[in-house]
Amino acid sequence: MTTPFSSLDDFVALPRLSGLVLNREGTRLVTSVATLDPRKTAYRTALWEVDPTGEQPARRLTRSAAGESGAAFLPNGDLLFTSTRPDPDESEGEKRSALWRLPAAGGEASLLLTREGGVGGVATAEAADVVVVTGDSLAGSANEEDDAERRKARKESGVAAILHTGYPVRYWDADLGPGEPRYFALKDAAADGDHPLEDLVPSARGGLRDAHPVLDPEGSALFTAFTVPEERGSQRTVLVRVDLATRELAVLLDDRENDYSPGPVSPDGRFLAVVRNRRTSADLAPRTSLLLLPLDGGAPVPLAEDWDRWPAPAAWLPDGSGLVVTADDDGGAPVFVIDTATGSVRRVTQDAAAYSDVSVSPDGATAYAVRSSYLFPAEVVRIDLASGTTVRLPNPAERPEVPGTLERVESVGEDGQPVRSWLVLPEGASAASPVPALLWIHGGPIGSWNAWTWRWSPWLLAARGYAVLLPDPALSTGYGQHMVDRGWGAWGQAPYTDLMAATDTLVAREDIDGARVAAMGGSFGGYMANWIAGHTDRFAAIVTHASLWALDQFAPTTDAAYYWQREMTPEAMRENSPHLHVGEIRTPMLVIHGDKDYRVPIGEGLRLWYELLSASKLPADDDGSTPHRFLYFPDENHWILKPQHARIWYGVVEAFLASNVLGEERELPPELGL
Ligand SMILES: CSCC[C@H](NC=O)C(=O)N[C@@H](C)C(=O)N[C@@H](CO)C(=O)O
Repeated sequence: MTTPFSSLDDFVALPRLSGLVLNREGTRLVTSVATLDPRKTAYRTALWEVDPTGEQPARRLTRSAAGESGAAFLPNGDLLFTSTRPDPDESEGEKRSALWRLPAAGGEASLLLTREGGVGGVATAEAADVVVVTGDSLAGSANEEDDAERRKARKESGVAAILHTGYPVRYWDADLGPGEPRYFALKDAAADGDHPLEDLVPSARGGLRDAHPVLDPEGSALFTAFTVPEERGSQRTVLVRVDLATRELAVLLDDRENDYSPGPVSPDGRFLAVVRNRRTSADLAPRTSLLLLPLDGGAPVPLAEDWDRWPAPAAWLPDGSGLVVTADDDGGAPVFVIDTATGSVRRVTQDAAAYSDVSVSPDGATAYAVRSSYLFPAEVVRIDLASGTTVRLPNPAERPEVPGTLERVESVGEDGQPVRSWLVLPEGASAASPVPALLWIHGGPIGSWNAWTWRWSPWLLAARGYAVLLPDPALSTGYGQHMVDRGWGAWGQAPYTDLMAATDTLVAREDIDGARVAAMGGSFGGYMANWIAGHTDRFAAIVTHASLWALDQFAPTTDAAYYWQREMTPEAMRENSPHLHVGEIRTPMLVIHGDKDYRVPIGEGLRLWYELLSASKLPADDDGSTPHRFLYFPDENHWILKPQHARIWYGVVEAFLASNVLGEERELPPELGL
């Protein structure tokens, strides 16, 4: 069967949907869809409207070479979005992200706000014409004019240097400073004319990095996480309220045992749902829980404290009786409703899919969400909140047909712990015709293989005849707290033995050829692939992407050193570091790393590569030849984002697997120039 997964060109061209917003009346849904640009070297995002009734086909709302994102409705139904599209009133000008408004009554989108530091995102109030935009300002800027002048001077001087006094200095793939995120109030967004900005937290100093403002329904206050520096390069995240009239900033929750971030405000404005993340240490694994914070000054009250899951709050029921949340659960991430009076939890959606971007209709009967699973990519659905019945709405794109089947597999860890996996089986796998297989290890490590990803698509490998096992070992979510505790600070133990138990179950199957199995992982999954390389010879090949190699080197050089230093003592780092076992490696490895990866810095990949060639059981020969390979991306980061590089990634992985697992030679992508 030919599917889009048979061809890498067809695969990268599949449309990718994300995000969903609902207007106040519950009559309009807007999502964004990324598609290839004409040169096929970038994705371009457009906004699409999806009919909540399911009667009309989805229709495209925006169209520009620059693309659009960050949709938010105003109470009057106008749609705000961000775009770097050109200002129609200016013939020239720099490409920077600006705020646009598409009127509910129809007509062209108009430019609402442009600023030197760009517009990052936009938040709107439910019932008032109040808008808060996020954007970058230089740390020393006193106001917007000053910021524009300083930026110009910096640009003209050609100086890119950044002087730091604190930590962190990098984040994912971005150099931090001298710009810092700010929140600006924008008055009368629904009206024409100028929209002067008011800097709401002028003294933010990097505290708003990676935070998202949440507005109360009346637009009188915003709530946000605020990062506070601590001694020794550490930090904590406190919960703050900013009064939009007075700009007064009040710290609502702050202690050294937890980080806090805001969920939605109750419809009557009396309570804020709060996510509390327990601060970790070598002995204490992370734990996520919910609080209801009375906004009249009362003490926070735990919500659903006994529920052994990590909820992500999405929306309130309109009468305030329930909080709609999603939570990783048993290989999916269903929608649940928590009764706010009793804390009792009711599961709403019943399928094995992962839900996000949930919003609730004004009558409280229906929810809308984005859903995906390993069978289908993200799509917009309507959920009946009483029955859980879920209907796929007419979406911007059809589901792509997948070349095989998906099964759930259970194995048993060394201590009797059940370990769940998804197994993707290619067409034709049978006892008479057993297929080669791949063990895929997820990153995090706190996470679960429960949603579609474009980065790691098992169907591309299924289309080439491989089965792909997607296990959730110790440290995975969806089982409850004990599964995270089981692997905390001891990555080489239960996470490893759980993966081996899952592999045992895999190779015991009659439809799997146990002699032709490889292991692959990215990030923490790459760490695990490296650990596997030094501890077993059972795999025919190993692919390790953006992987942690030497923990004593990784922990202080990653962009969030404080996080990893909390989990691992120096002894734990020694006990669990793959690089100390390089001398045991006798499996061909494909190392993949992007130079702009600040989460797992390139030093990990460079050191792994040199140590494989110099110190593994398969070192480079005296003519320099080696069974190992290093696929290096000079201009990619922790992810491989450019479509042409995703094609190279899969193409090289496939050729390496074919050579080492199947004993067949494949042509490498010609663009490699070899
Ligand atoms: C603030 S640092 C830790 C964040 C996160 N860990 C969560 O458990 C993380 O970034 N881990 C990376 C090393 C990693 O494994 N990333 C995964 C998942 O994001 C990946 O696939 O890239």
